[in-house]
Amino acid sequence: MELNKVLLDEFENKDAIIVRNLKVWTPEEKSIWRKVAKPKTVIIDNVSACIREGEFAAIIGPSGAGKTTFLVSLAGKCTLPFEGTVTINGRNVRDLTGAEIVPQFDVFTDSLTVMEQLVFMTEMKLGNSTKQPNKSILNTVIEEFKLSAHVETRIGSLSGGERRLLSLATSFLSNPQILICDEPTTGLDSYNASQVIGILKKLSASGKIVICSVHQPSCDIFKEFNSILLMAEGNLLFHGTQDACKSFFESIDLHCPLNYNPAEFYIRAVSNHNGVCIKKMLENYQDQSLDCDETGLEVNLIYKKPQRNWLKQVQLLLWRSSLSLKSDLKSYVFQLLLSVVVTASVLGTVYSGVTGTTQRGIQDVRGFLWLVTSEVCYGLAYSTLYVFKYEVTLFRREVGMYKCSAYFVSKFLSFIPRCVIWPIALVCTTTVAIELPNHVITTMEFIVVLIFAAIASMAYGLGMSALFTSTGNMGDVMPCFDLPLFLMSGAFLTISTLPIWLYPVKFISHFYYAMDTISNLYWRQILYIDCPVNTTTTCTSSGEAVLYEIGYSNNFLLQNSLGLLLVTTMWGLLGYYGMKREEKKGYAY
Ligand SMILES: Nc1ncnc2c1ncn2[C@@H]1O[C@H](COP(=O)(O)OP(=O)(O)OP(=O)(O)O)[C@@H](O)[C@H]1O
Repeated sequence: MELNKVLLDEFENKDAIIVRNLKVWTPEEKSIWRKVAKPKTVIIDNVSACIREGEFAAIIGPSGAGKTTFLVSLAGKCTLPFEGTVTINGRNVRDLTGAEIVPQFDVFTDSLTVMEQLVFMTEMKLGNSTKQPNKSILNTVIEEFKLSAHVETRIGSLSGGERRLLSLATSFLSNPQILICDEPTTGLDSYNASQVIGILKKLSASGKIVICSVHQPSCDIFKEFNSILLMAEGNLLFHGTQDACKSFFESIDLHCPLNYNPAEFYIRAVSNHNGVCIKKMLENYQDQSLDCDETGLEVNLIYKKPQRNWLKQVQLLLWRSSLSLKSDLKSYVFQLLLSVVVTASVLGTVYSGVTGTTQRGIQDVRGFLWLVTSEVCYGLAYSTLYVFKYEVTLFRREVGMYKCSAYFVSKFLSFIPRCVIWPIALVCTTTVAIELPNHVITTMEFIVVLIFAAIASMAYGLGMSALFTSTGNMGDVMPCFDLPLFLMSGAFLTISTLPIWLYPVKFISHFYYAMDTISNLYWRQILYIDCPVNTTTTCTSSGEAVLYEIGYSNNFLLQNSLGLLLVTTMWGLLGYYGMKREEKKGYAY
């Protein structure tokens, strides 16, 4: 089945992407460390062009010519300051879904299979993937992009060429009228490169505008393009057919030698700051955007498609997270078993037979409770710490596809199973060794408390991960935050002696709330503690006295439930703010 017959072709008329006086620059950088601000640098300098339907355009030019910046501007995804306009049939490209970009570097969730990736994208971009015509589009894209043999292959195991095809297929699902590819053949062998170019050429022949930047294209690849845009130093020096380009160079006395790669010849001619050549070309450049009449064109455009509803977004993102978790399940189970066995063996050996009914046992039980609590809190916080660092590029590539809040909530929910499994496994195995009053009930109470503490710790880890994603130093920052927070647990400090100015730290410490609850649950059941006769030191005679000495609260259930809720919400909101900040930075290319 032909791709263009199945896809909803809403662009039957001759379309054009028109660039008028486009200027892009880097912002002036001011800093308190620098006396003189770093000046702005112009990357694209007043470029105008008109690229029409059916053009299979190659953007060539030396490194740093501004090709990538030009491409992302064409797709309406440039995050740098700019002037000028990029329009499709008179409408700003930023308001449309008409142009899709395939960046130079592919970013996927590598543990997904090709099919899972395409189903996820179909669901997000088009809607229910099991319903017609979405199912047809999905199947046709798989067929046209030659992915049928790899549908069950994990993305991480695909070859470079197959990854490129998957990238193109993913972008093509929404049926863009304009497909913009940044160096689609870089890093591919000649077979894969010509396969990718062949598919792109076919799309262009079916009425799409296909624009690719190409880095050192071979003669065979270069001759496939029917239109060339030559760039250097942020300027567009030429736009036209292969023959016109040859004639143009000959008109300024530059003749491409026989059997020489023309692309290489053109790039060399304008490289190395060849000011004379660039100047001559700029003088002769004809601004075709002036002839590109958009008023006669029928406006038949796709405005930004509405996103799937929020709950559906959460569900789909959760599904994607669960798929990658499923593929790592074996290593996760192994890790869990190892941690449980090691922790339970160590704690079981050290605390075997410990009871809080003796003076010596008081310190031991306090130590045991602290270790179990900290294992859960640290385990969860650090397991979520790098989540966003690994996913931030993917997240920024998908900006606009779903809400930031849906993404954050789905990440939060995807960790809930760990917050349940880890406390159950740890508490059930470690408490076997020590003597607990009402053993089964107390164990279950500990589990419930530690599940909530684990959720708060996970929120803390996610918050840190999101807040320090861009600096990448969350691993250095977190221990600095950990120190005051775990000091509030009461394991190392008598909380009742805490100066008042440290109270705010106590009230945002999940360690405190967890230890306060778990200690209350244990010590309130210890009604009598042995006091040795003839002792000269003061003797703690009951569990209540232990709680009093440390400074734990009386109204512990209400206070600590609300406290853990507060801490979870606070870190959750901070994490959401961190990801929102990343979202505002815009598309990552
Ligand atoms: N976000 C940015 N901040 C600062 N400078 C930038 C930014 N993006 C691009 N530049 C600079 O703009 C110039 C053009 O970059 P661009 O990536 O568009 O060139 P290119 O022609 O695609 O290069 P290449 O062929 O090497 O990929 C480069 O000098 C680059 O350092």
